[in-house]
Amino acid sequence: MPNITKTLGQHMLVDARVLGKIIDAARISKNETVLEAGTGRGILTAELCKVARHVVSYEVDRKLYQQAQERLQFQNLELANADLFKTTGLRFDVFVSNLPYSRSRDAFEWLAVQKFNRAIVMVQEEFADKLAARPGSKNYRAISALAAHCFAIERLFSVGRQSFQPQPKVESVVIRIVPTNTVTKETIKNLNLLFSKRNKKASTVAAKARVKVDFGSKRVDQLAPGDLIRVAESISNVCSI
Ligand SMILES: C[S@@+](CC[C@H](N)C(=O)[O-])C[C@H]1O[C@@H](n2cnc3c(N)ncnc32)[C@H](O)[C@@H]1O
Repeated sequence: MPNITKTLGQHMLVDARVLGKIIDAARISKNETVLEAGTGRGILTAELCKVARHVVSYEVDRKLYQQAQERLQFQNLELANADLFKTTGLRFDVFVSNLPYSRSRDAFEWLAVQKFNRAIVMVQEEFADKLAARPGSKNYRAISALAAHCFAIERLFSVGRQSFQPQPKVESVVIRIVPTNTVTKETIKNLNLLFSKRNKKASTVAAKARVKVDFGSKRVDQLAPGDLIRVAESISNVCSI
């Protein structure tokens, strides 16, 4: 495949069986608007157009966007050439994406501030493990706490590297996301800042940000998602941590 940009996660889906499973899992109805991140060569976009009322698909790569404009002829399709995760003000019911893996965290932080009904997303297996990580475990990150607070996540099925062209070095998994809470960008920023002190005593880190809480001897990375979000929401001056 010509002109593949690895930093943009351009591993295109070429497996019709996996494509069918994603479309089935999304259960899109004719009155729903679907937002797709990463049009790529349009394999998923075309199928989405057949089942949805309206499809909006973002592609950051100008060449892929132009090719998609020529190839994809659907009345209900709107293509955009922009970085989706820097875009605001979109309205959609369902988010579907074979995510560019280098932007997975951005994608989840972006989804955490959106209003939508559900998402079907392909992510790298290691990233799915981080999303599901529990407090105190090695994999527990700011994104784990954010995901636990904002989404109910269900692992649907695994996808082998042979389902892509070119093949990635990692295995993938398709997950279903149902939003449970939204947060502000400020809270996400504060949460990331708290986690930059993951090995420090949580009460001390919070006190430095003028948030008075008592978590005993627990470290930041031992706090439950709800506690972390509560502290992150209470911080007004991030520079003080
Ligand atoms: C893993 S590929 C998936 C392409 C196609 N949907 C498929 O399933 O084969 C990810 C696509 O996302 C695009 N992309 C990367 N970052 C993006 C961003 N911030 N906004 C929109 N598209 C992006 C890449 O250029 C690439 O085409």
